[in-house]
Amino acid sequence: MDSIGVLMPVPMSPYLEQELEKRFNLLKLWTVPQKTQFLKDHSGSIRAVVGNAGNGADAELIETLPKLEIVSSFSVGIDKVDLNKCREKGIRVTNTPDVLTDDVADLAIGLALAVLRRLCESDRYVRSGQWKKGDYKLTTKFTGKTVGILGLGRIGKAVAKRAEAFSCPISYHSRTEKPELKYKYYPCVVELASNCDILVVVCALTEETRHIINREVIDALGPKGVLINIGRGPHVDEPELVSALLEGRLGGAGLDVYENEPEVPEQLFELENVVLLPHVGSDTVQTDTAMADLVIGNLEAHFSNKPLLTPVV
Ligand SMILES: O=CC(=O)O
Repeated sequence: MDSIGVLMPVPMSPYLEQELEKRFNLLKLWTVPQKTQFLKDHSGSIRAVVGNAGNGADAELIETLPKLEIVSSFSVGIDKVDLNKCREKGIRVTNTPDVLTDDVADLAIGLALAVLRRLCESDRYVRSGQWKKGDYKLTTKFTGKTVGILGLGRIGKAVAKRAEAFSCPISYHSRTEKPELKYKYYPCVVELASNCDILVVVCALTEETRHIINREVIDALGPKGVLINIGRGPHVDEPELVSALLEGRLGGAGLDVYENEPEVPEQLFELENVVLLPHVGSDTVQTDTAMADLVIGNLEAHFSNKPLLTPVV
């Protein structure tokens, strides 16, 4: 398979790069200065693109690559891949579900604990020597808080399971009710937000879910409510979130994702009720390896005419 051109637009996992290089002709787009010319020069050999959560394959890239057969994404979310264009051109698409579920769900709980118990702020309190001048203030209990989950797919269910271990009543909103689950379903996001203490956003980003967290939802969550976003930045109307936090209309936020990554609204930097992570939901050594193996497994299956391991298209 070493003559097959595999295009990687941005750096991701060193292990993935190394394993792809063993098997394919890996073309690292970020290392070349003249990208457009490079793509033209290699358009006859590039048969696969390996994208990720930030850089997938948009219509323009797909049109540039006439021999493209498969986009194997090093991510579970495939909102950066033009799925319609892929369908139209018969290009297969794969992602990395399941292997990252635990890490992302763990992080959602970590963020909720970090916001309510002020873990980052109290860490700073110790490091800056302030403890010597007096004890840190009281924080807010997590156990027993009502957790609302927006999107009860694989990761949403894993968040629910973990939150249940903290005796948290669980409610959710998703496209359809899942009557087999014992959690309370709300057909409308505003209603879910009005009836929970912590709202966890974990649905896929689509045209329907873009800015699903708007001013009305934020106000429904209210000054004691906490928003946790481990989905995608564009799920949230970010300027509305920032003003709600600045004005005290929202109790706190734990964010792993933002509208224009890696840009993060600087007004949030001063707020102690906000915990900011750099989109690291699945970034553990173990999951990085498992995701990379899945990307490679999908490519090998495709180029050996075997069924794809995790097909999306
Ligand atoms: O954001 C990460 C992913 O989609 O895997």
